[in-house]
Amino acid sequence: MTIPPPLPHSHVHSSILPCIALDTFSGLIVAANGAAAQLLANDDLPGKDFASFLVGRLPELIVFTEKVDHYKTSWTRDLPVISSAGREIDTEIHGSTVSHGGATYLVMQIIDMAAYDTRSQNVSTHKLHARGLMEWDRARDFFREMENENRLILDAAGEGIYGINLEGKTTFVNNAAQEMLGWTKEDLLGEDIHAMIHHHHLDGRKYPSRECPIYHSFRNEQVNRVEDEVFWHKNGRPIQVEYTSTPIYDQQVLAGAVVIFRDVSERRENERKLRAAMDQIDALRERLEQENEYLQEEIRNVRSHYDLAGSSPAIMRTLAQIELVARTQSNVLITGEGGTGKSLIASAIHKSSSRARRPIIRINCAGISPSTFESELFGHVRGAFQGAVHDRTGKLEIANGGTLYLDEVSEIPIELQGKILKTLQEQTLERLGDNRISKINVRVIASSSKDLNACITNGTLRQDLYFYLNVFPIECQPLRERLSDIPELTQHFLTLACERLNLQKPTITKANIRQLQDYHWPGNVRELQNVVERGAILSRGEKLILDLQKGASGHSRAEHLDILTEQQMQDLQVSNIIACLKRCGGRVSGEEGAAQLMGIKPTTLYSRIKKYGIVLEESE
Ligand SMILES: Nc1ncnc2c1ncn2[C@@H]1O[C@H](COP(=O)(O)OP(=O)(O)OP(=O)(O)O)[C@@H](O)[C@H]1O
Repeated sequence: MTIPPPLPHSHVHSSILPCIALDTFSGLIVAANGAAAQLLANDDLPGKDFASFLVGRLPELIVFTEKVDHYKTSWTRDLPVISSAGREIDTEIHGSTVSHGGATYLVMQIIDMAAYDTRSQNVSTHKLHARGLMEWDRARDFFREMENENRLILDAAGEGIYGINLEGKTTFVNNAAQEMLGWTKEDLLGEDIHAMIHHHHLDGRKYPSRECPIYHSFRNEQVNRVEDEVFWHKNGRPIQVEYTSTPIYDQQVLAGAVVIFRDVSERRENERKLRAAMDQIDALRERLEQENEYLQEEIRNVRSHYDLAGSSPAIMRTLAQIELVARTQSNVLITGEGGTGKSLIASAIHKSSSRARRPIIRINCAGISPSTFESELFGHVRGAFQGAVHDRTGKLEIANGGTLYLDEVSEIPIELQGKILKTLQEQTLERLGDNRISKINVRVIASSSKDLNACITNGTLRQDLYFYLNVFPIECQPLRERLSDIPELTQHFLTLACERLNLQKPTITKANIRQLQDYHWPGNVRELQNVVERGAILSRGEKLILDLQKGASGHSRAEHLDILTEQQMQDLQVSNIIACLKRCGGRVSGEEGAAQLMGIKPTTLYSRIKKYGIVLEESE
């Protein structure tokens, strides 16, 4: 066998891949680089038959050699090799032909496919890793961005927002929540927020977290909306809130809850004020209705608001007293028999006072049953007692700003007198069943037809109430002690009656006046008013006819007279004739004569004068 000339080293040693050169004619290795020696585990390759390294693939080697010869370069994966250490190696062999010194050589670069695959895998792993890192960076940026965006939204929200995890620890909290609660993010994050802001109810009861709807929302996985609870500010102040608590999930796994809350203290306060205003309007409306009803009733029943008639010294003194006291706020106590004009005086004081624009409210203390007295005076709220189905304004409240007229004051149930005195002194009012106290401004005028000192003595009137009321006493004289008022009062009442009853006004004669002045008037002015009214009806527009047999008191005169003996009767008749003659200047007959005044014939009077031996004085 001819030894081919050696191939210059550069053909195989310049390759970094395993590289060998074969003599195509002999098939012997003529040169190999270190990488080839390492691959084939043989440091002594030159001179070796390459076929000995092939795994029975000689035909494939021949085909490959021819292919390279033909194309000058080619590659194949059909020539696995086996190293001297016995390792089978899949290869990819790249071949080219080199001619040198008349011989042709096949230079083969052998690629270990196993190593190649490992490298490829490394490359793709690296690529994947590099791509993964990018993905990771992108995800991190995304979350950061999202967090930033959400934080902007969270902090821009007017509502307080915080999150809690399943242990109830705060996971985030926005600016509004920090401002409303007074706690900072640093105070709250990681802490049990229920214990910090939601620990008690407004009424002071403890609020265990197990009862809290926020905790329920993630325990029961439900959205809870609460409208009237309190959160507690760091400084201990309660904040009225409404909140919604919503469970949150992290990749479909329950993670905690988000709470969105709003401070509704101002809204609640406004609602409360509105309700109070509405209540006040209701109360005012109710008061106006009752006041109106009351006034209507007063107008129907009482004609006591007419001005005081009369010019007797007693009336003149009373008028002066009215004028004097009306300008003050002093309490007034008016005493006098029934029908002497006490109510009229009370009205006159009120009408002349600065309170005239508000009503005078009369309470007839003798006409109210003791059981309803308190409620009548103070009013009540619904449910204050059995049967109290509506709120009711009391007379004291209706009289607010005006005058309260306590008629027959000694008839106030003794057990209430203390409370009434306190109310009037303090000018504060509490309706029955109500714990609200309202201010009132009431002037009191009281009246009585009884001897009040006797009432104090017998225990039906408290002395302190008497002193409180009796700041300015006015005493009304009985009509029989001021007979000079009778003509004017008669005229006054006749005019009023005829106007009201649409009657022609009859003439009042002197005889009428004498007759009226002769009467003792147990019913005082009220009785006179009734007598005159009856006279107006009876008279049919002519002279006034009076019927004094039965006065307004309903009693005949006989019932009021003491029983007299025959002698006393005669003495009385004598006195009467003498008085009559005196008044008529001794004249017996004629228009101005005593006979006419007595309602008898002059002849009858003459015979009586004679009978009783009365000496006539011609003139006075
Ligand atoms: N001086 C007067 N001028 C005009 N009317 C009078 C006068 N005094 C009394 N009257 C009339 O007589 C009636 C009875 O008066 P009033 O009701 O004021 O008396 P009173 O003392 O309050 O009676 P009582 O104690 O029974 O309530 C009323 O209609 C009233 O208008």
